[in-house]
Amino acid sequence: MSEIAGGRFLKEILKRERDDFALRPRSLDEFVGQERLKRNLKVFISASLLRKEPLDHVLFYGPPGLGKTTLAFIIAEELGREIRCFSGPTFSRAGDIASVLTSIGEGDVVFIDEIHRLPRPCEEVLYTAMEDFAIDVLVGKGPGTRSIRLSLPPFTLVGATTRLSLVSAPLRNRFGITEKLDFYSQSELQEIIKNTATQFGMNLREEAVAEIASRSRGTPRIAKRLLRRVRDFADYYRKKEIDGSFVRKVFRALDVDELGLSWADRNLLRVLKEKFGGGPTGLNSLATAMNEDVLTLENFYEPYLIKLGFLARTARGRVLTSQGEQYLQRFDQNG
Ligand SMILES: Nc1ncnc2c1ncn2[C@@H]1O[C@H](COP(=O)(O)OP(=O)(O)OP(=O)(O)O)[C@@H](O)[C@H]1O
Repeated sequence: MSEIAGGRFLKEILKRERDDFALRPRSLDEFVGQERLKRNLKVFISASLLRKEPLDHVLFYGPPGLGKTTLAFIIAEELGREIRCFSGPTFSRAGDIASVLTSIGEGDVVFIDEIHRLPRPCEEVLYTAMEDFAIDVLVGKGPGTRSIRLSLPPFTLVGATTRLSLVSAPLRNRFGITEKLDFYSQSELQEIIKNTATQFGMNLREEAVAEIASRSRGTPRIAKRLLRRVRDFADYYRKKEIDGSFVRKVFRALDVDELGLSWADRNLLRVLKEKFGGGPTGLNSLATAMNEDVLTLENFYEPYLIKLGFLARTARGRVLTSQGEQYLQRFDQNG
């Protein structure tokens, strides 16, 4: 079991996306969008501080890159507590969870990303830990085995998942606060892009900001990634003021169209159309035909194609919608 916390978390993030950590919003006021969720969180956090009680356990769900991890850090910051970060699959034995929970400070935040991938024995330890701030430990062997109850410091568990349906009901029911993160609007993405561009010291015209936002698939992580690529091109071409036409050229080079779709998205729609007659077809067959990993399809490509109305998830499988078909035709006609 490995932990991604504090300094190590920082290094991990810096390795993946340089300077990203420093650019994360640090408070609810700095966090753009998700207004209803933020309003509620402010109330819950203030109430817990007033009562000097730990914040109830929080479960965030929604597609990747919308800010679940960022919010977990913000919660710890607003509570003035430490945060320890893990990912579901990094736990393997019940003892792993027990050793984490017995080493935290009072009121601390424990963040578990991909909580739907937590092995069942680990999940079961969480039940009493979340409900009673205690864990039952078996001592002795054979007929003499008995269970003793260990008290834990009160803590807040923040769980995050891209697949709420895979979180078991007993675990889900133990979260007092469950919040969905939605895709961001064009104007929210513009605000995030402008803030990040300022931090990068980039001079972006309004039209350029809008062009990047419309290709960001409703997702801040993608907005920031696209902005970094625009910065690369701007630095390479010594472009001081970045306008809409420069950004459009960058996206042509990156093969990202006006909706933020790339070759891989179109390939999914095409395979569905040409190999499966538009569907319905199962996700596994689709992934095999595309030579792609099921989780990538499900977590990365599908949610936005579904949001655009190009793909539908039905009980019998994935279906190409008429809007999806029209999009492919339009794309082929316009080159
Ligand atoms: N509302 C926001 N305002 C500004 N930046 C944001 C916002 N939401 C997310 N980001 C940025 O987007 C990136 C991805 O966010 P984060 O890692 O919190 O997403 P996530 O939902 O936890 O993703 P995953 O499910 O893949 O772990 C980070 O760089 C974060 O700073």
